[in-house]
Amino acid sequence: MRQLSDVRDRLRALGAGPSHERRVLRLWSNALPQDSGSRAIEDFLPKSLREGLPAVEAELAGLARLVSRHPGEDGSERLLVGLGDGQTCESVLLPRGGVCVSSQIGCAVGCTFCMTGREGLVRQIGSAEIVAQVALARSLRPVRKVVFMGMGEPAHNLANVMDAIDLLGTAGNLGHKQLVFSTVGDERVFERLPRGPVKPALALSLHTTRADLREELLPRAPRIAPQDLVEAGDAYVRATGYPMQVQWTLLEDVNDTAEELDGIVRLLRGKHAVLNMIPYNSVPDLPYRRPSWEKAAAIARTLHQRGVLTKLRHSAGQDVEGGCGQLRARGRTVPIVAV
Ligand SMILES: C[S@@+](CC[C@H](N)C(=O)[O-])C[C@H]1O[C@@H](n2cnc3c(N)ncnc32)[C@H](O)[C@@H]1O
Ligand code: SF4
Repeated sequence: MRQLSDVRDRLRALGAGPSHERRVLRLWSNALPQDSGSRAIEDFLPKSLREGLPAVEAELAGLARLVSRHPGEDGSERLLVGLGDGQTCESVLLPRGGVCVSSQIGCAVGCTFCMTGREGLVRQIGSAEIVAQVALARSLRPVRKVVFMGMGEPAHNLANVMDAIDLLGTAGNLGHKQLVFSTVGDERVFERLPRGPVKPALALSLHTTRADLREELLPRAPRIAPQDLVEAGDAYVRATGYPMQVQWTLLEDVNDTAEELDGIVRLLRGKHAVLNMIPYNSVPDLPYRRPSWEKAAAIARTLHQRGVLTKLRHSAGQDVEGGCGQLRARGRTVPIVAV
């Protein structure tokens, strides 16, 4: 029962009509007990559904189980999550009510600075498994924002991610811009996002303005020129009205050069965009370095002065050795393929 369509089929087989289905999904995705609400459950549900619901609930609870919790000093908390088939993924409870969820086990893009990318793609995470990560987070803390910045590339699991987004944005008590789709950029994303009933905010993982360097850093990302990616993102932003977040993992002497800063100004000045600079979070055995906080802050200030709204951010839970995919890698028995 990894997909929301499986959950809906199960409920329909138990006699649930559309309103019962909506109610069950709403209560589950908000981590509320199925017998909560103003009316007693006996008044509301058909007998077959009432009797079958505990088994469905048990299956829903088994979609994403808490394996371990890793609190960070910054108020974030990394969760290692066990899925029904024994696979694990990571979710992160962020300070101020956000949760970062995973969309794939592993990732085929293979970014050279990312732990998840080293594993290749293991499997897609189902739409129900994505919502289950949010429900699990909500059983631990209130959640007001969901970002798809955990393991995996949402563009490579587009149908499942959009099904989950549609549910969370309708039944899950989340505004559209509180759902953040983070991607390396893909034509399918720019076609699909504007067509959905729920239009999430867009985070574009750009990392460089140089096409040649992008091919090196993101070896299996679609070959779309950085300028064209920004234009495509900007068209979506004009349709939604909320800003594009441009993600920039800051790698010392790689993408923090004067040439890159000029490129950023050329591409982003005047755009409805926020540049999120996130100093590289160290991954074992990789050659990259994180610039000092002072250097990163100076870069952010310079960009700001040159007309690019720039935010310098910590990646959540750095102190728990929890860069994306590292908790899973720690618990894995198979060796990590060396880059
Ligand atoms: C893990 S990815 C998942 C979403 C999507 N695949 C993407 O790349 O946008 C989310 C963000 O984490 C960043 N990231 C990956 N490895 C990192 C590292 N070692 N240090 C800091 N940020 C990292 C990526 O650059 C990306 O912006
Ligand atoms: S940064 Fe995103 S796209 Fe790149 S390997 Fe990691 S998860 Fe995949």
